[in-house]
Amino acid sequence: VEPISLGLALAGVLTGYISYPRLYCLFTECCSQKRSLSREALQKDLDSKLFGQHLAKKVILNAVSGFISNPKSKKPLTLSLHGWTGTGKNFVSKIIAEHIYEGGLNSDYVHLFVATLHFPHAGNIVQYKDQLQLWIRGNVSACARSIFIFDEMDKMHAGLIDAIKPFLDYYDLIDGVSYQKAIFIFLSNAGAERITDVALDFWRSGKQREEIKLKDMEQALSVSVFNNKNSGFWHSSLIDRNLIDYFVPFLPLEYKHLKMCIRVEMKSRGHEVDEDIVTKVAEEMTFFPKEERVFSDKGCKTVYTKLDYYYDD
Ligand SMILES: Nc1ncnc2c1ncn2[C@@H]1O[C@H](COP(=O)(O)OP(=O)(O)OP(=O)(O)O)[C@@H](O)[C@H]1O
Repeated sequence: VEPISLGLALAGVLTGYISYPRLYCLFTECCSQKRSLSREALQKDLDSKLFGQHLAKKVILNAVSGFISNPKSKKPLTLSLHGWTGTGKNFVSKIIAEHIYEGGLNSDYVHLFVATLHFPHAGNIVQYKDQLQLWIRGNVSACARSIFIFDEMDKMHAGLIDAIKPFLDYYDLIDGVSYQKAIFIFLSNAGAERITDVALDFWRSGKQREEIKLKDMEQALSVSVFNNKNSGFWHSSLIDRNLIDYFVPFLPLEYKHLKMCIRVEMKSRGHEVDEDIVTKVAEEMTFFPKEERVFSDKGCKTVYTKLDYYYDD
């Protein structure tokens, strides 16, 4: 084949390749890969995998699927997930990421910041602010549907998070970049006491936890997080200016939820569910308050290591 025809053929293939993004995306990860997130699939996943969190399930399902299917979002989606340790905040973030990008948390378009790892020194806050703004601007320029997850918000220096305020606001463009398709998820333990108080009141009055309504939590949560010096949001303009779309409460987990987590883990390790072991592992966990022993101290977090004791592999 003569070089000119070969060149033309190659150019044809390449332009064809580029003008067929779907074909291209078969071979490599693409920004906004799953253009139409399936609400049904997300619901199914949340229903089958996330235990004891009826409020979080509902809010997240509606917020995420509504946002993704809205072509005219006026601001990025901002979710603030709050609750006791080991109750599923990171777990849900992973599920959300997986429903938007096949690679989930490993996707190039999903960015996880951990306060103690990425912003450890209070003295460097000015530098962190600049870096954070540059990082977010760069990534959103490359892919509008970028996801940013901030873990350990309660350990983040108060004030740092205000650096991203302009990106979360109702602007069409900032320096030529639109942030309206991005998703910001903040995770923290701040407000967990407040959530626990409400859950405990319901338990003590003999009501089902599923009867707890979002309105029983949301307002109290945003105020307590705003006023909590250790929340990372302390007097933050994000709350002040109503830039957080949803405060999502994660309820403390009970004995029966721990058992559900243990069964899942057994199955994922390829074992038959052995109810004796499930009970033994669940009973090794510690519960609070001391007298009533209703909620797991560590949620589902350490059940997996406890399970290792019963299996050699
Ligand atoms: N509500 C839940 N339903 C099912 N599994 C759960 C739930 N909560 C926690 N788990 C399991 O426990 C593991 C640890 O939970 P996760 O990391 O999501 O907790 P967290 O709320 O983010 O805790 P922390 O505040 O300490 O970061 C998860 O990977 C998941 O396997």
